[in-house]
Amino acid sequence: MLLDIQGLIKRFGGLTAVSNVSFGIERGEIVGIFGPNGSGKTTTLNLIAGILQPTEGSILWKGNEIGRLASFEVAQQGLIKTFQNPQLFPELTVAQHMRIACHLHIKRALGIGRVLTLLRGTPGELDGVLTRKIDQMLELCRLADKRGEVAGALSYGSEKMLGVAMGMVCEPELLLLDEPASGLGNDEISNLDAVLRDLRTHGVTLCIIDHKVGFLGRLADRAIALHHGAIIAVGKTTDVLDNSAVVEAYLGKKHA
Ligand SMILES: Nc1ncnc2c1ncn2[C@@H]1O[C@H](COP(=O)(O)OP(=O)(O)OP(=O)(O)O)[C@@H](O)[C@H]1O
Repeated sequence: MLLDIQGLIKRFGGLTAVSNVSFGIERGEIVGIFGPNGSGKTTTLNLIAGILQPTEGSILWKGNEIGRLASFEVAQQGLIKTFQNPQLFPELTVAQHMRIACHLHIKRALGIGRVLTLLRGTPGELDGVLTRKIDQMLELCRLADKRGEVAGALSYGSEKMLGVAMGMVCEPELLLLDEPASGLGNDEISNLDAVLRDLRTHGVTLCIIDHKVGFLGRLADRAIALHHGAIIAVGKTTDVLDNSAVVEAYLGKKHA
C-alpha cells in the first residue's frame, strides 16, 4: 500500500470536518474523492499534503507516518498537491513558472551536493537538465506550444494545467489534485482527462477531488464518497456511483 490512512479526524473547534476516515491508495491507481460542499474533501487532501495536521489518526506513506510532517517535508517524500486555482505571476512565462517549480525536483533528484558541484563547475550542465525536464513535462501536459506565453495571457484551463505541470516537474509519486476540472468547459475536461491518463502511464498515482461526477466517474478506478466528513461508500467507482446512499446524498438524481 502506497498510502494508508487510518482513523483520520480533523476538528476545527466544535466542527468535525473529517470524521474517522480510513482508506488506502495502491501504486498506479487513480482514486477519486467525491462529495458535496462542506463534506471534507479539501480538508482530507490538505491533511495528506501536510498543509493541515490531523487531530487524530494516522497517515502512513510506504509504511512511515507522515501525519505530523510539514508540507515541504511531505512534498520531499514525493506527495505533491496541486491547487484549485494556481497562484501564477501574470508577467512570467510558462517556462519560467516551470523553472521556479523545479527547485524541489533539483534538490530531491540530484542532491544538494551535486547541485552545488554543477553550479560551481558547469552551470550549463544543470541548465540542460532542467530544460529537458521542463520540456518533457510541458509536452506531457499539452503545454509545449505555450512555453513562451506569459501566464496573464493563458486561458483558465491552461492556467490550471500549468499548475499540474508545475506539480509534475517535482516528479511526484502521488499527485493530489484539488478540483482540477472546476470551471473548465467540455473540451478542456476531455484534454484534462487525457493528460491525467498519460500521467498515470508515466508512473504517477493520482488522488483527485472534484464535484464533477461525470469526469471523475470516467477517470477514477476507485472512489471514496464523503458526507459530513465521513466515508459513506468506497470501492469501484461505478459501484460507488450506484450506491443508493451516495445517489441520495450527493447526486439528487442518478449520475447527475
Ligand atoms: N480552516 C477552517 N476552519 C474552520 N472550519 C473549516 C476550515 N476549513 C474547513 N472548514 C469546515 O470544514 C468543513 C469541510 O470543509 P471542506 O473545505 O473540507 O469541504 P469540501 O468538501 O472540500 O467542500 P467544497 O467542495 O465546498 O470545497 C466545512 O464545514 C468547512 O466550513
